[in-house]
Amino acid sequence: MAQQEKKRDQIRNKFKPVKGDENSQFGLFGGGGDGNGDGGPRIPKVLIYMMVGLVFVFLFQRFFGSNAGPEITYNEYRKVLGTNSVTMVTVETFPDRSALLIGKMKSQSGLKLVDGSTVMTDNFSVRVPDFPMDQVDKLADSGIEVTVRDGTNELNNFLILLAPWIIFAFIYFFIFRRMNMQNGGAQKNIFSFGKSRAKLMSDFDVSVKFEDVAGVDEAIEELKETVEFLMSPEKFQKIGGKIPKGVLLLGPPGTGKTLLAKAIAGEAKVPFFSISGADFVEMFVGVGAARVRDLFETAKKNAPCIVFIDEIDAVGRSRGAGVGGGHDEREQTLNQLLVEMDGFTTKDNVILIAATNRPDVLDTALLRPGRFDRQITIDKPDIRGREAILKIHSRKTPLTDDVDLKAVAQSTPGFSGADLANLINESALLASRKGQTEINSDNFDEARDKILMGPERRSMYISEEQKKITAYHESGHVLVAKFTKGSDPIHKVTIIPRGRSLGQTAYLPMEDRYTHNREYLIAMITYALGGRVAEELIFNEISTGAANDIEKATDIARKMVRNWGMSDKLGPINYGNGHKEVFLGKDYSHVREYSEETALQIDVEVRNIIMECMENAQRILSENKIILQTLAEELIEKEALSGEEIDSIIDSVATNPAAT
Ligand SMILES: Nc1ncnc2c1ncn2[C@@H]1O[C@H](COP(=O)(O)OP(=O)(O)OP(=O)(O)O)[C@@H](O)[C@H]1O
Ligand SMILES: [Zn+2]
Repeated sequence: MAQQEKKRDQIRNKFKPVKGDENSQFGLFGGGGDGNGDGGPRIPKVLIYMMVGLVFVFLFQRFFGSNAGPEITYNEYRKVLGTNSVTMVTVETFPDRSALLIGKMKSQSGLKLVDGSTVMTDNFSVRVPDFPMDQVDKLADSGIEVTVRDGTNELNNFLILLAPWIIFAFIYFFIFRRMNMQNGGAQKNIFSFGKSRAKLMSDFDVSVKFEDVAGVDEAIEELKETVEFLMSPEKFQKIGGKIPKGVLLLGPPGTGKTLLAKAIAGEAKVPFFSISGADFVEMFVGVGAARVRDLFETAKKNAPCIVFIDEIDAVGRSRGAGVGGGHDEREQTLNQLLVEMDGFTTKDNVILIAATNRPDVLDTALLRPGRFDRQITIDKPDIRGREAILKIHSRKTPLTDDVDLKAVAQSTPGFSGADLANLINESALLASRKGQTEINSDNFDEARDKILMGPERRSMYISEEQKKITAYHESGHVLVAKFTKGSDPIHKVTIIPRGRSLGQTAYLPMEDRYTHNREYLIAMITYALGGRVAEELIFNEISTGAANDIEKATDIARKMVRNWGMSDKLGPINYGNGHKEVFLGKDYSHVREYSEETALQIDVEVRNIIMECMENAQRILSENKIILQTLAEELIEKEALSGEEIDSIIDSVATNPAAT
């Protein structure tokens, strides 16, 4: 057990993305220096200066500016009034009955102060603590133009003018602080967010070798050249060999793209920088582009090395594809990436590896020669690949003798490398929970069911009635599949709620299928409808539990008619789906290019297929109603039946129908 704990820790550690401390922060390797360096954008700093400046201008104007003039005493004010040189007075009143009087005089009259001196000015201001409002009339009577306004309003206006700036400053500080914390927290300077967040993997991480990646032999073969180049670049430069600067790994999630990139670094014994495309795309303009610049600069300084950009589709989506044109930031980042890629040569000894599972959305510019011109597709592993991956991941895990990894590989079609690693992990967890010291084949079965069908939810309350309906529904699927030619074998059927469904029938393809023939597809539609047909037959009622089944059946039928040319009436024509589809820069879109009449025909053909399958399911179930009942009752009692148990129930009823 202790050993398994250790193994799991090993798994965890091995694939921990970063050996996260501030030493692994990219910036330490000389990226952009401090915050004033060329790594960070300057715009925000300018904004701050602008803000501070504006505040000062306002304050200055308000209190010392030409409007208000020098502040004088009340006595001096009365004297000035007596000289008849005042032409205008603005009275700003405040709630405490005080007022600020701002006076304007005939141009450049001297203003006599109490101390005897004279100031040459054309305006002045006076504060009056308790201002009698009848003064206003008196001033007006003496021929002075008087304006009265609410002083607090003036102050408010001023604050309102300032408010957006204050809010902006708040957001700015708040968000950037937080961004930097996520950044690793090591940076004290808040202006340094232009740094790329790429992490330098330690030696421990790049101990991954090609032998740790299984089932992708062709890809490894292609990448060996890259490794050689990184190890002895002089050799390639001398003969002028063409080495790609960029390699794009294409494939579904969890197929080992990251692992493969690490293995190249591990084989060539060079540093491995990794960054996710999503890290480039920030909400602030200029940050992404600065990060790209920083990343390339650091990579060049650490050459030879590997730069790995995961999820490149986050930045590399085709330009102009965004809705409403709000993607300037991403486009800027992408442009910067293209510029940098063009700028570095094979002499820089940096290999750029990018991964994506959405090649269809990538901008064609990324795939042009001199950029990611080598593309390697990594598929989900076939049965031999799965066995090899299982072997790798169980290297340090003790297994009992009854475990046959070949059989496990056979029973996991469609699993990715990550799924298989997870399977070993889950099995080890189950084994240790049960106090075993080795993983046995039951652990594998249980773990696989959990991964395939979601964890059991035994605590969920299910009424007897619901349980009965579910049992018949699932038995309907099972029986129809059993009696339809071309169906997949059944692995297991359960009425234990898992995930969001109440019951499940798990089918198990014998081999990996890459194409499907008509018979197989018709069988799939037929047994998908089996659940609903059984409910109808036994309870004379239909529940919404079959919604998923119907959706699946319709989807297959529609594709058969519209895309796969499997309808005699409509012929082998791809009628398209009306979706836009770009794959590897090529446009495969099939615009819906058919008449209303054809649309009608398609609908009729789809319905014909579905109805024919449904009639078949109805025939099978009504002819075998006794088997259906026996199976459902067994299922209610046991809650789960394996493929073999199903077979023996069917056999016993078929050979001795009277007994039931
Ligand atoms: N071919 C393989 N051989 C051995 N292990 C594998 C393989 N593929 C995947 N794994 C296991 O799955 C884990 C996840 O794989 P990885 O992160 O490399 O997948 P990915 O293709 O980069 O996925 P994503 O597209 O989600 O980033 C690996 O760390 C490894 O444990
Ligand atoms: Zn169903």
